[in-house]
Amino acid sequence: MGKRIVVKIGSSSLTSDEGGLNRQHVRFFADELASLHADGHQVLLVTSGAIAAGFRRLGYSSRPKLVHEKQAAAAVGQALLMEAYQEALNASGVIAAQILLTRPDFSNRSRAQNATRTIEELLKQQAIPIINENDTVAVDEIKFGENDSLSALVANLVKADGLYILTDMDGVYTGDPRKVPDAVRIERVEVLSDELYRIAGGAGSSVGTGGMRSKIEAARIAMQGGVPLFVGRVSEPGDLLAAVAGHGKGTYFASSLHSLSAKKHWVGFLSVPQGRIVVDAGAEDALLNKGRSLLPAGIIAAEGEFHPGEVVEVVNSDGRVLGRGVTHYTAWQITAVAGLSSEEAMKRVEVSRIEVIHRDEWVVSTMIKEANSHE
Ligand SMILES: Nc1ncnc2c1ncn2[C@@H]1O[C@H](COP(=O)(O)OP(=O)(O)O)[C@@H](O)[C@H]1O
Ligand SMILES: N[C@@H](CCC(=O)OP(=O)(O)O)C(=O)O
Repeated sequence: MGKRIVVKIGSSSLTSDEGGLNRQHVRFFADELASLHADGHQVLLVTSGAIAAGFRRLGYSSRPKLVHEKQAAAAVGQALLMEAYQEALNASGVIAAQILLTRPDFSNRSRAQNATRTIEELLKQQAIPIINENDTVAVDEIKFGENDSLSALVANLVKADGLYILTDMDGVYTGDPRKVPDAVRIERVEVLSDELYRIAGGAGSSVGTGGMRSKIEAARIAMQGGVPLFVGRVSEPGDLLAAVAGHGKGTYFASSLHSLSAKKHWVGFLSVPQGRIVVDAGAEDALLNKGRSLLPAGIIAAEGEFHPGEVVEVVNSDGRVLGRGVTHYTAWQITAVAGLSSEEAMKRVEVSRIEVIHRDEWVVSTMIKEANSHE
């Protein structure tokens, strides 16, 4: 049975010693992707390399350091990068499609849905979506900086069966092999430990940006989303097929057994809360210990302006954040019904459902903190 596979190729795998795009490497990876495709898998590629492909053409003598210079180089290089992939994939009769994304495209539900629809159609038509960060609009705080977490978000978005992060190292080692000569490869990771974050260092090459640290961060996102991943090297023909078959040169990460539904994943990790709901001790217990939905009776107050479908934080009367969820009420509707029985509340406001926050759209803060504690 064909699988849905997201492959991420980093700058370090695509650049020549001088820092420019190595077209021979692009051809090699394109052949590897085409053979996965020919084997009946649905393939998506997240690729870096735009800056590498463009900086020289724009007149810089070395890879630029400043953000606006990198953005300009990427604007030139993205077209060259796509051209290189298209030419290489054409040889195998595979169509390549360009998709440029930034983080808000994942946190905004309608944009995420549009991206998903486009990708689904491309896969149906047997094309390979080739994805990169939209470097022109991504600035500091919204910039991925590296494509590792982008690839994990993509893998979650399309509910991939596996994410394959290809780099210049054949897996995660017990220390950066460039600095720790006796480091050994970790074959399999079931749970992300603090130890793993400690041993994963920054980029080893001058062109890579995230290093192993950002790959561990990507692992966190993918594992939470229920997607298993592989971090390793593909350097010989057939290596990618071998990696997908489970015997690649790299480290395999299991997906979390307690992965969240797509909706809860969005609520917990991608959404931006628009306001707060203050609840009493009874509601706190119902939400944290009993797996219940939030009803008007347990609400003390609403803070901020928000609308149905938006995400809000829920706090207790001491201000402690309990979690976040999708509200079905506006802030003023909550103010109107706070503390009332559901029956009474229904008489006063017109809402699509009785629950202010449904338990299927609620994530407790310990879950979010646990996952974000390494940021
Ligand atoms: N524990 C580790 N195991 C393996 N590689 C590590 C580790 N810590 C840091 N690294 C470095 O991470 C680099 C890969 O990351 P990076 O250069 O950002 O690649 P890419 O461009 O493929 O994303 C490796 O070349 C290596 O030097
Ligand atoms: N999006 C940019 C930079 C991305 C980048 O360097 O990422 P990575 O190779 O994953 O560390 C590019 O295409 O050059």
